[in-house]
Amino acid sequence: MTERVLGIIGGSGLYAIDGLEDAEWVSVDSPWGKPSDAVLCGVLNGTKLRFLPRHGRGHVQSPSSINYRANIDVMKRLGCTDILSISACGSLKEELPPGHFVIVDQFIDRTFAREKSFFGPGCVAHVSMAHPVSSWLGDLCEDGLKSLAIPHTRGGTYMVMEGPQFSSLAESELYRSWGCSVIGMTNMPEAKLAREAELRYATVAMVTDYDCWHPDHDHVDVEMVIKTLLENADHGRDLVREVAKRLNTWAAEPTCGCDRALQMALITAPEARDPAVMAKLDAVAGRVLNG
Ligand SMILES: CSC[C@H]1O[C@H](OP(=O)(O)O)[C@H](O)[C@@H]1O
Ligand SMILES: Nc1ncnc2[nH]cnc12
Repeated sequence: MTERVLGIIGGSGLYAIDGLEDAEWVSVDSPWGKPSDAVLCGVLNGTKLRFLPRHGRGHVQSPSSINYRANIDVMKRLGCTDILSISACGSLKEELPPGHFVIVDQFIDRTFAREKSFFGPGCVAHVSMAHPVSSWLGDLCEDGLKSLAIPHTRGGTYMVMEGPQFSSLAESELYRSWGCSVIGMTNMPEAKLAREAELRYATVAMVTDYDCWHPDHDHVDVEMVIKTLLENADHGRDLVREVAKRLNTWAAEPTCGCDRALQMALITAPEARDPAVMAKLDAVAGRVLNG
């Protein structure tokens, strides 16, 4: 078996991971621009781990200014095979209270001001997003959360809004009527880009608030989010340790196929591909372009 390397993209309130052996912050260049920060590299529970704070240390990037392409590109360059996103989110369901974790299995992408693909003029590709997360990586998260006795739900739709403002009441009610479970601002296009880069991706969304639809909580503010998030950050870090423990020892092999997502996706004829674009794709699509 090839060694699996765990990438963690930490959201609001999660800006570092402790307890890594040989820990070092590594700055990585990307042809897609500047990533959010350097990446904390080390070993945790026998697994190589790379941790990237999505908003940068000190929380300097807003959901719309994050360079999602550079973030995924550098994680791929650092050898990641699997990406676990740990994110703050609002709840759209009564039964998902603050403190609850949701292993997301679907997204609705309502973002509109972001670069969403590594591909485009000069090299066009269309990957499937029917099943946007790796069920295999989700299994590891579920087992880890069970072992930690953290209240959680397997499955749920994460509504991705552009932000940075929180939703209006009408929007919140609309997303509830669509059956969405949680709402956040960041996991798209991240999940799409991870798929294009042939990385397994899973989201564990940590509920921090009831958004604004709930009769007892008529608005959400950052103070409320951060307070709950800090209370739960230890749980997030505990989960990372449990997933790291399992990544290279889990009995079942992945069957999600995420690591071959580009196999049937490239449509531009080889002779029509732009060499400059191909060069930028060296990390994310090297397997299919050079292989
Ligand atoms: C600080 S509240 C809003 C902010 O928190 C979430 O970020 P992340 O997914 O990186 O944890 C949410 O998506 C918003 O960006
Ligand atoms: N209610 C909410 N809406 C969007 N993003 C969030 N992140 C945390 N809570 C949120």
